[in-house]
Amino acid sequence: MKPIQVSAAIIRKGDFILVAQRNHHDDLGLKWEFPGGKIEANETDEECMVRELHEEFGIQSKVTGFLGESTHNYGSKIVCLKAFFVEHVSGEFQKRVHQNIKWVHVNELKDMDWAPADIKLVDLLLEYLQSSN
Ligand SMILES: Nc1nc2c([nH]c(=O)n2[C@H]2C[C@H](O)[C@@H](COP(=O)(O)OP(=O)(O)OP(=O)(O)O)O2)c(=O)[nH]1
Repeated sequence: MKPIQVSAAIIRKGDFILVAQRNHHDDLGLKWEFPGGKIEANETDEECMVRELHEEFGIQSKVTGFLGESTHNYGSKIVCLKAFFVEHVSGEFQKRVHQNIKWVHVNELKDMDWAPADIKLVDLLLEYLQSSN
């Protein structure tokens, strides 16, 4: 099975990170994720990131760095998630596709009911934040 390539955004405001809950209609419904989505043909990971955040929230953004990746086998699909640090450039966040979106304090990230592929990314993010303090 060929992994599905997905870009996921780490959007930070001080000690808070934007997290999104998948729509109850979708696969992995009600699980929390980092916003983003599947890379389309002829698109770079970064272009995908900016496009998805515009589609999902109506915001303009730019990729400022790469955190790391996590590959997870869900049985019916293998997802390869690449997590990027993203800066919010302009526009109010509108909840267009998610069940819910919220800013979560970094100390509370571990307590969210994450999509399984995200658990490794949360660990990487917490390690990164500890080492950059
Ligand atoms: N955007 C995003 N997707 C994630 C994360 N973790 C995770 O397992 N995924 C999975 C869910 C989906 O299978 C895929 C992203 O696809 P998508 O959000 O663009 O679209 P979708 O729900 O229609 O996906 P699918 O059911 O067709 O696989 O990656 C995450 O943190 N962010």
